Amino acid sequence: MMSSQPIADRLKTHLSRVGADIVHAASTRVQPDGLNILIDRAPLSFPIGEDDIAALISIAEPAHFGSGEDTVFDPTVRDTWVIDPAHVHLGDPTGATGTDNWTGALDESLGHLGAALGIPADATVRAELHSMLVYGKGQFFLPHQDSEKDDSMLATLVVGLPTTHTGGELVVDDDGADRIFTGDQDDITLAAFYADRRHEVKPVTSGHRVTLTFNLLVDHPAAEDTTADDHTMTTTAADDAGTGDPVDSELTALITEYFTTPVKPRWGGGNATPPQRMVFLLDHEYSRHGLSRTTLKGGDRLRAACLLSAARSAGCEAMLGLSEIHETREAAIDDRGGYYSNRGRYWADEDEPDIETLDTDGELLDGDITLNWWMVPDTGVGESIESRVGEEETLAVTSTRQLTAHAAEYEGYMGNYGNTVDHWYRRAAIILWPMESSFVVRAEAGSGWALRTLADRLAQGQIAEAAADARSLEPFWSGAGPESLDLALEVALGVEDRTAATVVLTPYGIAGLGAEQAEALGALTERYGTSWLGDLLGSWASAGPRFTTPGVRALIEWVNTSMASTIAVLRTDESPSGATVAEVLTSHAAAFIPQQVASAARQIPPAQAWRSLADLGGFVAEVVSAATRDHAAAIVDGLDGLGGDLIPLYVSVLQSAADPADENFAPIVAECRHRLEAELAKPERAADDWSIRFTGCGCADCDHLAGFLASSEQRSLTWPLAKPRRQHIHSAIDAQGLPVTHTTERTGSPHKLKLHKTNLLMKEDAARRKYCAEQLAWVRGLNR
Ligand SMILES: O=C(O)CCC(=O)C(=O)O
Ligand SMILES: [Fe+2]
Repeated sequence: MMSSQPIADRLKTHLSRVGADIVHAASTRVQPDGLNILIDRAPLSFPIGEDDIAALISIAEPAHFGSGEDTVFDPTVRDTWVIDPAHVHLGDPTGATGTDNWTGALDESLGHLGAALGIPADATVRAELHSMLVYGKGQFFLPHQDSEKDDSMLATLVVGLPTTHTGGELVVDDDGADRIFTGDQDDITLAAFYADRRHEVKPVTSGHRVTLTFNLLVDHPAAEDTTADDHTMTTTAADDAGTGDPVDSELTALITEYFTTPVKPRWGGGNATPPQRMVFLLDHEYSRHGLSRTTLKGGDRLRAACLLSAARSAGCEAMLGLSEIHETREAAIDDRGGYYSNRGRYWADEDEPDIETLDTDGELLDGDITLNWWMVPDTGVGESIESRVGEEETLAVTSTRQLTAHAAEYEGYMGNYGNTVDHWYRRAAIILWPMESSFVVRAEAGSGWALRTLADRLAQGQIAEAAADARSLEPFWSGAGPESLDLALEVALGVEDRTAATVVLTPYGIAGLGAEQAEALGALTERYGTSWLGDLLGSWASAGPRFTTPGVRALIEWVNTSMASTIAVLRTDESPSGATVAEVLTSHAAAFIPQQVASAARQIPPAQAWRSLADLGGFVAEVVSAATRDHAAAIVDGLDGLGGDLIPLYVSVLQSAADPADENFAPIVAECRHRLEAELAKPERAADDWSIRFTGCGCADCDHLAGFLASSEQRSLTWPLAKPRRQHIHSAIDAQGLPVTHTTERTGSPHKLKLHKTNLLMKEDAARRKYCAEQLAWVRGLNR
C-alpha cells in the first residue's frame, strides 16, 4: 500500500520500530541473602545500621568529581562520602560461607540489565568496582555525565545497599524522560545506565543511602579487522564480511525511494532533485577511537546494523560518523527573575541561570550540524572530515533536544534575540549515499579518499577523466586537510589542465608551502606558466584559504616563518624554474608591502601607527632579503612615495634583518639614516613652547581647537560648549592621543570644556629625540 506520508517520515517511523524496547537506563533487584560485603574484613549486615554507617564514614572522604581534565571538590555540585574500593571486599575471603555469591548475582543481574539496555547477548559485560558512596541527610550529586575513562566502558552500574532512608533518588535522563530509581531497605537494587546519560542523585531527606558504583565494561566477541585500507576496499567487498544480519527489505525499498524522490531545495528556487546523502543521527556520543559498528550503544547498534545492511542492498555506500550539533534556543525568563527549566522553575541568584537545568524547550532560533569524522564501518579506518549537514538530509528517531548536551552557554538579551541558550551535542551518525555519487559526496566532505582516487586514476593513465573529475570539484572542494598538500600538488601536476590544477589547490593556501614543496612548485610552474602560479597565489591571498588564517594575514605569517627557507632551496635549484618561482613568490609578497605600510601609517593615534609600522619590520625584511638586488631597491623606492613617518618601519626592518649589512638592505640603511638625520636637524623644542600640531575634521570647532593647540604660549583653555560639540572635541583629542587633558566643568549653561596641555608633550618630544639619536648611531655603524 502506498503511503501519502513523505519518505523521510516513513523512514523515521520504520527505524523507530527498530530497538523500540531498548532503554538507556534499567534496574533490577536481588535479595541480599548470602551476598557478603566485608569492610576491612568486617562484615556488613543488612539493612546497614547506624553504627556501621558511622564506621563507614570514619574511613570515608568527601567526594571529588571530574570536570574536564581535572578532578575538583565542590560540595555545591557533589556532596557525598566516598570510600576507596580497597576497603571493600565483595564475598567472603575467609571462605567461611563457602561460596562467592556476588559473581553469580552480578552475572544474572547484568544479563537482565544488558538485555534491557540492548547490549548484544554474545558480548561479555564486566563490572569493575569504582567506589562506595554514603549519602547522609541533605547530601546529593547534581546532574552530570560520567566520564568514560576507558574505550570499553559503556555504562555505569549503581548498586544500592539496603538502608532505611528517604530521598536520595537516582534520576537518569532517558531521551528527555526521567527514570527514577529508589533504594530499598530490604533488597539490593541495581540500576544500570549508559555513561553518557545525564543523571543525578537527589538530596537524601532522612537516614543514609549507601551505594556501590561500578564501571560496566563490554568486550565484544569478534575482534575487528582494522588492517584494511578504506581506499582499497570496495563496499561490495565489505558486504559479506558482516555478521550476516538479515537484510530488512522494506528498509532497502525505503532507502531506494529516498534517493529517487526529488526534494525542493530548502532555500530559494531551483529544481527539485533527489537528495545526495542521508545522515541518520544516532542517539549516543562516542570518542573517535571508541566508535565502531560493534561498540555502538543500545538502540544505536540495532539501527546501525539494519541501516548498514539495507544500504548495501540498496546499492549505497555507508559510513559511520560523528557529528557536532549546535542549537540556539530561546530561553524562557519570567518577570520575577526566575528561569523556567525542564526540571521545574529555577531561581537565579546571580546573573546567570544554572545552565544544567535551563529550559531546553524554547523555540529553536538557529541550529547546525557538522560531520567531523567518519569511517568505513567494517574496517575501522577513519578520517577527519568537515561537512555541514543540511536539514533536508538529516533523519533521526530521537530529536536532539531530548539528548544531553556536552556544553551549554547562556546569553542574556542580545538585541536580535531575547535571552538565548546555546547547546552543543555530539551524536554518532550513519551517512549513506548511492554508490555513483561516491566521488562527489566524499570530496564535498573533504575526504582524502577523493584526492587519492584522483591520484590513482592518474597513476592508471586516466588523465582526461581525472581532470574532468577535478574540475567538477570546483563548487564545493574544501581540500582534504593541510596534511594532504603534497598529494594535492601531485594531482594538480598530473591532471595537465590549468583549471583543474587551480581547482584542486585553491583551498590549501600559502601556509603549507616550504622547502619540501619547492620542487613541486617548479614543476607546476614549468607546466602551467608563471601567470598561473601568480593567479593561484593571488586567489589564496584574496579569498582566504581553507585551512589557515585568511588571506593577507596568512601571507604575512608565511613570509615571517617559511619564505626564507623556501626561497633558499629555489635559488640553489639547478632547473631554470627554481629562480622563476622564487621571483614569482617574492613579487607576490612584495606587492602587499605598500598597502600594508600605508594602512599602518594611517592609524591613529600616532603611537598606534608607530607600533603597527614596527610590527611590519620583520615582514619587509624577509621580502627584501629574498628579493634580487634590483628588486630590493625597487621595493625601497616604492616606500619613499608613501608619506607618513616611516622611521619606525625602517628601523624595525634593519633590526629584524638577519644581516642588515647585506647589500639588499643598503637602500634602507641610506634612507633610514637620511630620515633620522633630518629629524634630528629640526630645532629642539624650547622649554616654553607648548605648541601642538593638529589637523581636525575641518569643522569650526576643530579649527578653534587647532588654534589653541598651535599656540606656543597658551597652555589652558576654558571653553563653554554645548554637549554634542563637547563630545566631538573629547573624541578628537582621544583619537589622536594628544597630551591634553579635557574635562567638563558642570556649571553655567552651556557647561564648560576645560583643556590643559600636559607635561607629556615635553617628555614625548625628548624621548623621541633620544630614540632617533640612538638609532642613528646604530645605523651609521652598519655602514662601515
Ligand atoms: O550514588 C549514585 O547513585 C550515583 C553516583 C554517581 O552518579 C557517580 O558517582 O558518578
Ligand atoms: Fe555519575
